[in-house]
Amino acid sequence: MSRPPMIGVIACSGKIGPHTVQLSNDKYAEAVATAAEGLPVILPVFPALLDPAQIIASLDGLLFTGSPSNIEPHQYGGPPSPPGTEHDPARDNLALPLWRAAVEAGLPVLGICRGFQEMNVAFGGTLHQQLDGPGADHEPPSNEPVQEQYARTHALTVRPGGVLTRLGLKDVIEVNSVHGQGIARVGQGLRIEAVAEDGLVEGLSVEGSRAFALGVQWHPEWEVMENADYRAIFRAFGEACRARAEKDARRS
Ligand SMILES: N[C@@H](CCC(=O)NCCCC(=O)O)C(=O)O
Repeated sequence: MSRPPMIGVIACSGKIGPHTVQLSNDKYAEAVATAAEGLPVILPVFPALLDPAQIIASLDGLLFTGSPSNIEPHQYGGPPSPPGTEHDPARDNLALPLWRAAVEAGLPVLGICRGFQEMNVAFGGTLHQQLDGPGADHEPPSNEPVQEQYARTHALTVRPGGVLTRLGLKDVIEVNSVHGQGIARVGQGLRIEAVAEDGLVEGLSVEGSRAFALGVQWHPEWEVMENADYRAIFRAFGEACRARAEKDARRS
């Protein structure tokens, strides 16, 4: 029996009392296990201990998850964040080089929300540090019930001829939206996959990539098995990871 692909699910650093801990929202690992049919492996953000090359050699794919924290603006040449902004420098310092190395190595990658913003910054792009604020189009109030926060709220136009079209997504799709930041300048070598009605870029792929390399601003992991568009993304990601695992098995 062939083994399921091992898919790294990048964590966030957090605190429990005086202790630094790794945090991982279940919905990401569950989407990997169900829609992608992979074995989720929570990847701790230890940039000083884990080398991107070692991670890439050990896994069949990488999921860069969403997170409430924002990328530190010095990573893209932006002015300092307002006081009180939540950051996760350990995550930045692992995720940004890992995005570049994984794409270079042809490891399948999927970025969601913060993970999508990391993709853009890793390739030299910039971010809007604050879009329109809680309660507006892109960011629901955080005191709403979670089902409402992750309900589909706005439309996106899918640019024809890209990864999303090949997955069978229609020209206009409805997505959820749980972010306060957004793409400003698109990184080098990235292709725009989807755009919101207000012009915000919400999907990117890597031009001419050797393997699946997609980032989305919305949350396809949310109730993934009940939404055909969301599921198509995870299924294609899982297939790419499986192909990578099978290639590795043949080599060894
Ligand atoms: N902090 C960034 C990224 C937003 C993001 O990833 N949200 C997800 C929140 C929790 C989750 O569902 O995993 C921004 O505000 O744009």
